[in-house]
Amino acid sequence: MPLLEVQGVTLTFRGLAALLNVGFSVEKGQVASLIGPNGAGKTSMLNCISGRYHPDEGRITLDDRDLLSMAAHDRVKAGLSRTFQNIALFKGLSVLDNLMVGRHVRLDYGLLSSLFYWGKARRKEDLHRRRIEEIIDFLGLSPYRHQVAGKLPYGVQKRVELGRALAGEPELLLLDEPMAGMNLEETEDMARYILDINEEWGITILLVEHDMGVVMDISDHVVVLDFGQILAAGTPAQIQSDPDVIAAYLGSDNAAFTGR
Ligand SMILES: Nc1ncnc2c1ncn2[C@@H]1O[C@H](COP(=O)(O)OP(=O)(O)OP(=O)(O)O)[C@@H](O)[C@H]1O
Repeated sequence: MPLLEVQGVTLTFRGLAALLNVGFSVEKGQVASLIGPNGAGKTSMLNCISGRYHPDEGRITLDDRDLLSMAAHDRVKAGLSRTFQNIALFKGLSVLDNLMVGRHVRLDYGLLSSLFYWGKARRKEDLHRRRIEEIIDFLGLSPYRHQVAGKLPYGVQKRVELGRALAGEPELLLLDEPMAGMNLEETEDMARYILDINEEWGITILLVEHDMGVVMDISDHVVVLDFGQILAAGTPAQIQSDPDVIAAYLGSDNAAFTGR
């Protein structure tokens, strides 16, 4: 059974279809990528999954649970985290506080229960802090932990955002253009982090990314959108040799499909 299943999703803006009868799935444990030309509907698809947009039609399930009937914050509790194309951090808060905010969705005890079950609440708090420390170590954020997030270099902010998403302990992590605006070294670091998150932390990943080298290198499964519709889906090798994809997405520029 797939972890994420998207079936027949249609999303229109003032009568124009941004997504038309889109269906695809992501298996548990995969790194999957959603690619396509500008305006193909990739971010709209992520927005439908995370709850920012509500499709006119279709069904989206996470581990067989119906996401479309849940509010966005309940989807986070159900195991979904995401990052954004334009970094979404609390710019005036420290790195540590940004990660704690990401963790907050897991603080599932209220004030009353904290009073009555202080020991239990404190044990949970310890657990949360340990998890945050693991994320800080893993992403090399120790030197920045008390610094204000908005003043950090761009590549570090991207890592903090990734940390905030990880702090929610997702089953499925949605990444919207994680490499955008990065230089080669930062891109390679980010690709490594994504693979480690997948392999060591066991988190399934769906990313939207324009850097074809990275996509073909790190993905188990690639889904291609074009004009709001699915053009192809398969392994990187299948996608790289798909004539429809080459024609529609890349034109004659086949070089862009070559991995690093
Ligand atoms: N909030 C909105 N209101 C109106 N139209 C929208 C909205 N969001 C997206 N669209 C339209 O939906 C279509 C798909 O946009 P989307 O941003 O999902 O594409 P994309 O594949 O992510 O593009 P890019 O690679 O440039 O980020 C576009 O025609 C866009 O103008």
